[in-house]
Amino acid sequence: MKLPQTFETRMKEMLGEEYKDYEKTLEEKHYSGIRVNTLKISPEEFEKIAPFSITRIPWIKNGYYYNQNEQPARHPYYFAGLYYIQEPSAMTPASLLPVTPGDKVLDICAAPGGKSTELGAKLCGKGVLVSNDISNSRAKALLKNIELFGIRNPVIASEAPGKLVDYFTEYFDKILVDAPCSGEGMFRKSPAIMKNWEQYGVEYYNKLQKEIILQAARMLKPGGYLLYSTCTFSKEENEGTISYLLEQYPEFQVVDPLTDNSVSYEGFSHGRPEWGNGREELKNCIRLWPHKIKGEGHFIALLRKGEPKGDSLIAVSGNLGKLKITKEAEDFLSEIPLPINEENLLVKEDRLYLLPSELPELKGLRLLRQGLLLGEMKKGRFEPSQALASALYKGDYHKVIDLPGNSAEVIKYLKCETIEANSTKGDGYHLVTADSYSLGWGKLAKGSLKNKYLPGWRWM
Ligand SMILES: C[S@@+](CC[C@H](N)C(=O)[O-])C[C@H]1O[C@@H](n2cnc3c(N)ncnc32)[C@H](O)[C@@H]1O
Repeated sequence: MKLPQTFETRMKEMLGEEYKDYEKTLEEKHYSGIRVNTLKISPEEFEKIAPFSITRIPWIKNGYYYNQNEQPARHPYYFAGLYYIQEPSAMTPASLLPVTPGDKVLDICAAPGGKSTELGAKLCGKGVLVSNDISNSRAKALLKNIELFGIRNPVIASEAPGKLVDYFTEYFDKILVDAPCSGEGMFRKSPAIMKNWEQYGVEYYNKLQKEIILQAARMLKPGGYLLYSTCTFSKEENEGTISYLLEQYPEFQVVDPLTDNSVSYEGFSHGRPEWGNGREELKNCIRLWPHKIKGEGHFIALLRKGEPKGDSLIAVSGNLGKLKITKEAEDFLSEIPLPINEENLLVKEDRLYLLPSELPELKGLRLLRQGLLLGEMKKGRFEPSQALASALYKGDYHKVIDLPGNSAEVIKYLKCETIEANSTKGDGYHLVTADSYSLGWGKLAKGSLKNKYLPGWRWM
């Protein structure tokens, strides 16, 4: 592979003797992975039903390599949100941010959702996940992935981080900054990135990273954790950005993510203090080099913000307005095992949302989604949403039409075709599942199931 000359020279300087090992990897195949959605299935269960052969990624509890001849995006389990297709090293940042159920979490550069989906899974529906991306088109892909994963407590925004600060100052317990970067770690997987590298270079991204990380720092509660990651090697974008944050906000400290998460992996390398401002704590950063692990290049730094100096004030959403919920919606939702009560319901233009609790007022932000879209109330009727179907896990709903995962019928359903079906529960809305994992809705009438699968998500 022909590398840009200045990149090659710098890598030789950084890696010394090891450069030849790195260079060899450029001629090898990259690795492909899937990450299991623990909201819907445990890794152990998935191993039993995996429709193609998989092997464990040693440092990711729910991550697996798959053979590149396989097509994991063309299986009903993918449509049931049982896994996310993700490059193995890219699974590391979300796995090392110590998120626990109930946290308020921000993923500030989130699209298309590779890390947000894992952060949402770690929250188990408790707390709030704000997933943001400045690019509106990319945020649409993010919305789809969050909904397909069945995440019940999301807010999806498309804003400049500076604007978010006005709403969320010292609000979050955990923040992920998966920063835009020059992508040097991905040259093997996507050689086209080299053109972008030559056009923009390290400086362009480093300036952006410094802006974003400072804004993220302002939104973190004292005592909270911020994880910064890139898929590049340059010193400036990695130890350099972290040094800059430490100089601007001395209350931050780089901590060892491996101790905090009780995971370790021999292929991980330490950060290099001399590549930043020399502070010893930069050793706690992690570098993933493709010649040391079966994955692409990455950098990770976990930081803790200094202890609280008193309780921070949180503006809680005020009056949601008088809710006008139709009887049909009420009846439908009474059978759904979600913590639905009037305080966390929002009605907007006939659409009904379930809000995460303790959200501040978000008026004025560009939001793609505020909470879980439950459905639409149309002329007194209630149409449950695709997102609600995805957010119902195995056994959550009793009116089900279950199709075998390997049947022609399930593909017909995913192609939005009408199928024939029967139910002991009478006519009306049924959740269509593949081997018990939810796919979407269908409306049963006289043995025929009117397809309510979201057309934009259909099998092509
Ligand atoms: C490395 S990608 C994120 C990948 C994502 N975390 C995932 O795992 O799927 C960086 C993202 O940052 C977004 N971005 C670029 N500039 C930004 C900014 N100033 N604020 C927020 N996001 C930004 C890009 O649109 C891009 O989606």
